[in-house]
Amino acid sequence: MADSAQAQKLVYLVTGGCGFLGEHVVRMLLQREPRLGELRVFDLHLGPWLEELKTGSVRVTAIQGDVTQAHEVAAAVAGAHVVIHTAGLVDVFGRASPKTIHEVNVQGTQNVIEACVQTGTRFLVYTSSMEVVGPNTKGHPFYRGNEDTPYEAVHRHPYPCSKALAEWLVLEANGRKVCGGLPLVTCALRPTGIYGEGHQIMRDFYRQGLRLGGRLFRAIPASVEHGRVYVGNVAWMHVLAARELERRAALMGGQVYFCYDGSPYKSYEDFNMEFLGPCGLRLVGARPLVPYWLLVFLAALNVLLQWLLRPLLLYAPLLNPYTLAVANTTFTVSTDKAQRHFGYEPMFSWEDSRTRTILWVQAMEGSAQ
Ligand SMILES: NC(=O)C1=CN([C@@H]2O[C@H](COP(=O)(O)OP(=O)(O)OC[C@H]3O[C@@H](n4cnc5c(N)ncnc54)[C@H](O)[C@@H]3O)[C@@H](O)[C@H]2O)C=CC1
Ligand SMILES: CC(C)[C@@H](O)CC[C@@H](C)[C@H]1CC[C@H]2[C@@H]3[C@H](O)CC4=CC(=O)CC[C@]4(C)[C@H]3CC[C@]12C
Repeated sequence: MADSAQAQKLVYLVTGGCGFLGEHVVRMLLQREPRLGELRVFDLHLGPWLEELKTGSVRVTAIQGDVTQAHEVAAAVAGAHVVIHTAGLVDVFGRASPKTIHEVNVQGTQNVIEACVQTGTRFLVYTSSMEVVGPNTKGHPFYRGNEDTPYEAVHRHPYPCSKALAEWLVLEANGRKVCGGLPLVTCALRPTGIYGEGHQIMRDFYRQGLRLGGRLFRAIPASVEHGRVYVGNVAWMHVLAARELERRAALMGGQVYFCYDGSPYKSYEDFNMEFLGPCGLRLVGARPLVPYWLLVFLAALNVLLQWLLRPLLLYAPLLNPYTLAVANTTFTVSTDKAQRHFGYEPMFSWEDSRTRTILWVQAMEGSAQ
């Protein structure tokens, strides 16, 4: 790639560029990547907001496509210097079949890798997930662990299984010769629970609270910590990793990095209340209001209802056996590997991340009235 910001303008491709994280990556690249000449945004569903980006000096190319279709991926990748692959089916609520989750997350990633090899694109940053590690099916806590912490990564759910396999494919591809004879350089970033403007699950919690008269009812003990990271910092880490991947190929190639920032360690529900509280919601109960066995029963009932109703409608509530187990298992990270390897420092402080997220919920509140 370029040896100076002015020497050569680069072509970036962001898959899933219209998603929650993808949109922030697209906007961060336009704001913070001086070498950018063309930005290709590849997604199954293109957002109307893309049009507003086409007025700047960088050429923004919207590509409606499906990562499960190898020829569509190859056409989008051809000529790109860097691929940031965020596209994925983020489903732990039973909306999509295990087959579809695998096709998108695994086969789709394989298609991206093969397209890089066939067309000569040398740098690939993959959006992996904390779920590649855990929580595992045994409910073992992962307490402020890092990329080297020993942990039995055992999964049964289609989503974590697909992310783990896709990550493995990306890391295995590091060093493969691409068209032109030079090596492919890959790395994988593992966000914990991402929050911020555009987070659909936060939106779901907020609307659930409005329906319940401004109240949410605690289901998870406050002592169960769950790692969270602000979407703007995750986007920044992607941009920085993509920029440094050439210069630090020997160090970064084939590596995984947890995404982290200064967001506090709290339970999933208490963390959400950092944003929903200032928007008028209240979390009822200093401890779970119902016994765990009743939550397990209700989660199982939701699975039965989802199965019975499927011919009529998609019933996909937040509570199911998987989400209950994950929420009830401590999983937090404490690491500086990204800082040590490519100089990452969070761009947004916790206070700034919190304010931005609150303002987003409040704007949504306006739309909810
Ligand atoms: N949301 C979170 O808390 C976390 C997300 N991640 C990962 O970050 C990435 C982005 O996740 P989110 O932004 O939360 O999800 P999202 O659902 O908002 O965005 C995913 C994007 O991928 C696109 N997409 C889905 N299937 C596609 C296909 N077949 N072809 C082309 N595009 C397709 C969707 O249209 C969407 O725009 C995913 O890979 C996910 O596994 C990792 C850790 C945490
Ligand atoms: C209903 C209650 C039990 C409630 O507390 C359930 C919360 C539950 C919906 C979330 C708790 C933990 C979340 C997951 C976690 O942040 C890790 C993730 C990583 C990803 O790559 C995708 C999203 C997710 C699986 C995330 C999904 C929502 C939770 C299970």
